[in-house]
Amino acid sequence: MKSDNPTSNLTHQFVINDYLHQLFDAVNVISVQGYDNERRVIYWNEGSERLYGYTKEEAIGQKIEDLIIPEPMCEFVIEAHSDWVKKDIEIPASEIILQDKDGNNVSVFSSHVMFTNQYNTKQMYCIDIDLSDVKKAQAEASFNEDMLKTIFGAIPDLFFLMENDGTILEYHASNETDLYTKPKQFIGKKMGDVLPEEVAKKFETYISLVLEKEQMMSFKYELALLHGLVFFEARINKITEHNQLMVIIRDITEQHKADEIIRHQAYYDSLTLLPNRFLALDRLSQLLIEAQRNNEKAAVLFLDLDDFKKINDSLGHETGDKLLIESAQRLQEALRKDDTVGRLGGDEFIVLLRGITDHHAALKITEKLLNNFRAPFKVEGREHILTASIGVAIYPENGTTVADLLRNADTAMYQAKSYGRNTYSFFTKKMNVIIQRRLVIEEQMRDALERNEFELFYQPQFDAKNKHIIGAEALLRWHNPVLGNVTPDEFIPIAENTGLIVPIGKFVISQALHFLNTWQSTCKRQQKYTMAVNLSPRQFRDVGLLSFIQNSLSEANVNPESLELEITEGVLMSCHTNVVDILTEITALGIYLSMDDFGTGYSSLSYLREYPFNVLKIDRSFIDGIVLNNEDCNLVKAIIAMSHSLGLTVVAEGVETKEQHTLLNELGCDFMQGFYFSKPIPAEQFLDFSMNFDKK
Ligand SMILES: Nc1nc2c(ncn2[C@@H]2O[C@H](COP(=O)(O)O[C@H]3[C@@H](O)[C@H](n4cnc5c(=O)[nH]c(N)nc54)O[C@@H]3COP(=O)(O)O)[C@@H](O)[C@H]2O)c(=O)[nH]1
Repeated sequence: MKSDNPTSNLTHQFVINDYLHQLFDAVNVISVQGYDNERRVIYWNEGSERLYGYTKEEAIGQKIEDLIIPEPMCEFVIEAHSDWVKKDIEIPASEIILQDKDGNNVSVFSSHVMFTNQYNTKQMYCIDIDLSDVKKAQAEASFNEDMLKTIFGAIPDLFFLMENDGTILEYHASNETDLYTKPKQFIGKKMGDVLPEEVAKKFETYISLVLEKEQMMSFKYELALLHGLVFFEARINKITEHNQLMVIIRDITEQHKADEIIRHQAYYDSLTLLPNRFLALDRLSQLLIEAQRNNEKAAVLFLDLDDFKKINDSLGHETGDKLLIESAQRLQEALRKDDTVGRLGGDEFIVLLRGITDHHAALKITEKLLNNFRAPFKVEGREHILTASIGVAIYPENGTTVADLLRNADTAMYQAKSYGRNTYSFFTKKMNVIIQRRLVIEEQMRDALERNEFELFYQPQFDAKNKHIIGAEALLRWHNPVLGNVTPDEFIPIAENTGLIVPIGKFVISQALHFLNTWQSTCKRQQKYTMAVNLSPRQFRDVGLLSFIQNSLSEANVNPESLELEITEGVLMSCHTNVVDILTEITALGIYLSMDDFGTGYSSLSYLREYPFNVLKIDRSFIDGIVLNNEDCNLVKAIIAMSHSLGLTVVAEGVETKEQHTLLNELGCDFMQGFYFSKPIPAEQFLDFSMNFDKK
């Protein structure tokens, strides 16, 4: 029965559905609304209040189209409701956008039921589930998907999604052109089905590791593609919750090339392209591991170019570099592919020989290396002779570690140098004794000046004609409590190498000049004696040398022309840029310059013309044989004549016999020095000797 009063009509409708309303009242997350046959609200639960913003009081009695149906849908809703009420055409459940009290869209999944109550009145109940969270999540998911697509598209890497067993599920590739296999062909397959065996195995290994350790792993591999070798880096990570793996593959060819260049620079010598010290020593340590494993011998050769510094200094660094490059090539040519030649630095090379059967095998290769240096080196149209000295240490006899073998090969090389260069020497334990002594000498020499262990001996020099003493040569002696008396032949080279010759040399100059002053003042004949002092090449690098000499002369009150500085060709060949200037300044001061040991070394006549020498000393090795050997006699005769023609005074050193003295006098030699007259003697003794000699 239809009532005109909507409220009373509604009231009894409530009663009818009360049990359902109780149920809907308890559910506040779902909106449940009840409508009578004229679409007026008869029920509005708390869920509806929350979803649409109308209170129950506001909603009851209102028509659905006046509450939550957006304007454009009203007609359709009214018609659909009428069809359902009148024709029993059900309104299907659907996703629909309604609107709340404020006019905002509300996305819901709306289901509907139609009841007919005991008054035969139709009542429609709508059950709306809020979809805004779902929609939001969907929008987020869609955004994330778009974002991922954009990222994948922008990154040149290749992405594979895999099952834990390695089956490829999905891929993303922004550029498929340069790939070994088209990624599509990967789907449903494993790496082993599409990549070369070796690379596939790597993938399998790393997939197992990632699953086992549950952490990201990466590895590198290379593939030969149509356009060349391409280097890749693969990173594999587990997507834990999904039992899947993400593999990211990056083309690292360019980076690999750059790394190669850096590696090459770090491990190879840029001039000769040989392995540098670091790599060569690393190879040596590998070689020793192998030799030990295979119970084999190995040889370490330490090779040093002879007098390379002089060549470098005199011919210039460009020529020096070219000679080093060609030396490296010649060394490589003498070796087997398995052997290594490396540059340790400067003119030092190392050669590593593996699988050496015995010393003889190492010897043959060493001789071959030296032999490869026999032919002259041609640089810019000029020929140069370059030789090398080689020290050999054999594993395991001469050492089992890199350090021992290197040190012993180096020791042997020094021995080869002392044999006269252009030769080799195999390490022996005895050499260590020599090295050991050298170290003790060095150690003792450091404080020898402070301990007052040096003393000057003086050897008189005579006028060849009248046998008058004209001067002396100051010769250094070293008395050390640990080593005893050490000869200058042994300690001077060490002093030169360590630079200790600089302070020691100053001591010599100062002592010799003070002694000269004493000597001259005690001389009854008022003779102006000269004092010859040896200067070694290293002293020329001391910037204070000249001023020191000047000060010493004035302190000792000695005239510059009484001082004679003896230098060897070594000084001139060291080509120290200042040498010419210093020599010129020395002579400008009035000091005499003497060319010592003439006849040994290069004996370059051009030096005599180039530099302002006053005196030439013929080496005693020539004087030795002048009486017995015609050739030596003729040579000495020629040297004297040539020196005189250049205005030089000639001193013969090492005169030991009367015959030598007589002959040298006949040959026109000016002055003489030697055991025939006197050995070098201490200062006091020398003064006595000189005084007694003058009396004669
Ligand atoms: N830079 C410096 N070098 C120096 C100094 N003192 C010495 N030396 C050099 O050491 C080398 C060896 O010197 P020494 O053992 O003193 O030998 C000298 C003479 O004793 C020796 N001599 C002289 N006469 C004879 C002889 O008749 N027979 C013979 N067998 N030996 C003889 O010759 C050496 C002198 O050589 P030289 O200097 O070439 O005139 C030696 O090279 C010294 O130069 C120093 O203070 N600084």
